[in-house]
Order: sequence, then structure tokens, then C-alpha cells
Amino acid sequence: MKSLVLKNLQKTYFDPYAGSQVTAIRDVSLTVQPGEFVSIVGPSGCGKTTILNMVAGFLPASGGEILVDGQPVHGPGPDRGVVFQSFALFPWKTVLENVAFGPKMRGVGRAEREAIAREFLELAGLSHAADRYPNELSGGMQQRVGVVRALANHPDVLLMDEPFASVDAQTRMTLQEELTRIWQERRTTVIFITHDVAEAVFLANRVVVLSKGHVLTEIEVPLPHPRRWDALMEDEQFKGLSALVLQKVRSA
Ligand SMILES: Nc1ncnc2c1ncn2[C@@H]1O[C@H](COP(=O)(O)OP(=O)(O)OP(=O)(O)O)[C@@H](O)[C@H]1O
Repeated sequence: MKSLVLKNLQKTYFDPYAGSQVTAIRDVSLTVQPGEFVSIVGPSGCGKTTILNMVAGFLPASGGEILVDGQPVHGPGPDRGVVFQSFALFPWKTVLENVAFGPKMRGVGRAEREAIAREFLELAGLSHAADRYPNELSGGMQQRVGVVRALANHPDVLLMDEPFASVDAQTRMTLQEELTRIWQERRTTVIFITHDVAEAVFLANRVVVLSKGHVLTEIEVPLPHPRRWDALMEDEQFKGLSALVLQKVRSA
């Protein structure tokens, strides 16, 4: 478990159409404690994906600093795992081989990496699908494989950009419940980006609301884990927090 610190982060892009610089991230400072689950929400264009790409090391920052456990980030690295909304599993590899791929790249021997992959597949309720190929899985199952493939690399920080946006509502709720359960077991530090306020509150210890490239507010979510939709749907505290976050996003 490692901390993630963003210090006065800034990002400007060159807009070729306007022929000028646009500021996507003005000044974002954020400390994510080791093992904390932070959701980031905000209106379209407020800079969520830009922040995630900078933390992943895919985009250079224009100013400020990103520190993982005190070490500055200068590019992608195995300490940070990334799961996107649409991502590619290797179609020519089985589910087991997909999940074992990261450990293989780290030089872990065959028996050990298969054991690691089987452990994670079990965690995600996917043991029965180990020998199948991605095109033999439903969208929700592929998404789950994507999540455990990232986890099998033992990242210190897991970065998730709307990973469940393209699955149906029912599957999405199941994936959210599984993610909170897996997170509770592994306690990986997580940043989760979403447009969905209920999803943000359901998953996180803390919700960060972004507005036009800066942090508008942060809202603690002191609900116990693991979380289940059946219980939370009617929970007054959950409903109150969701309403508060929604109000902030709408004012952002
Ligand atoms: N490659 C780019 N070149 C120029 N401008 C960009 C680029 N990528 C993003 N932007 C601009 O930066 C701002 C933030 O974009 P970003 O994609 O981070 O927002 P977002 O909050 O993730 O949006 P959404 O919720 O719609 O995905 C927007 O104004 C966007 O137009």
C-alpha cells in the first residue's frame, strides 16, 4: 500500500484549432492515503481523464508534482495499474494467460504466475472461465478480467477510468460490489473516475468533485465496507451523500 500525492498539478494543451494553449488542469492538490479508495467526479471536460493520464505517466504535467510513496512520477511504471472503459484483452490468449501476462513480464516463473492468476480469477468469481478466450466471455466478464489483470501486477496504485461505463446496469452493480469486496481484501490505493454519482459514493472512502481543472470540494464517505446495493439503496446516509455530491457536481 502506497500513498499518492498530487502537488499543484497543472496541464495545458495546445489547441490546434484555436492556435492557442488551453488550461485543462489549473491547480490540483490531492493526497490519497495508502489503501484509500478515492472517486473523482465532475462535469464533462473538467479534467478527470487528464489527471488520470498524468498519474499513469502517459501525459507529462505542465507544472506541479506527482509522488507515489514520495517518489516522483516521470512516466508509466508497474507501480501504477490502469483500467479503462474500453481496453483490449489479448484475444489470442486465454483468460488465465491474460491475467498471468503482467507477472510474466516481471519475470515470474510459469508455475508461480499461473498460481497468481488463478488466485485473482477466484477472487473475481472467474475460475470457471480460466481456459476460455476473451471472445467467449460476456462484456461484464471481460471487464472483470481487465480489473484482475491489473491487480495481478500488484500495483501500488490502481487507476480506473470509467471501467464499468459500457456494461448494462445490472452487471455494473455486480461489478461495483465485487470491486468493493476485492478492494477490502487487497487494500490497493485506488483512484476511480466516473460520471456516475451513485457509483462514486458506493465505491469510495472519499469523493473528490472537480470543476474546470480544480478541486471544488471533497466529501468523506464513512459507510462501512463491503458495500451491497440491496442495503445501501434505501440507506439514508448513502442517499444524503449522493444528493450532496450531485448538488456539487451540478454547481461545478
Ligand atoms: N489532447 C488534447 N488536446 C487539447 N485539449 C485537450 C486534449 N485532451 C483534453 N483536452 C481538453 O482538456 C479539458 C479536460 O479534458 P478531460 O478529457 O481531461 O476531461 P474529462 O473530465 O475527463 O471529460 P469527460 O468526462 O468528458 O471524459 C477539456 O477542455 C478538453 O477539451
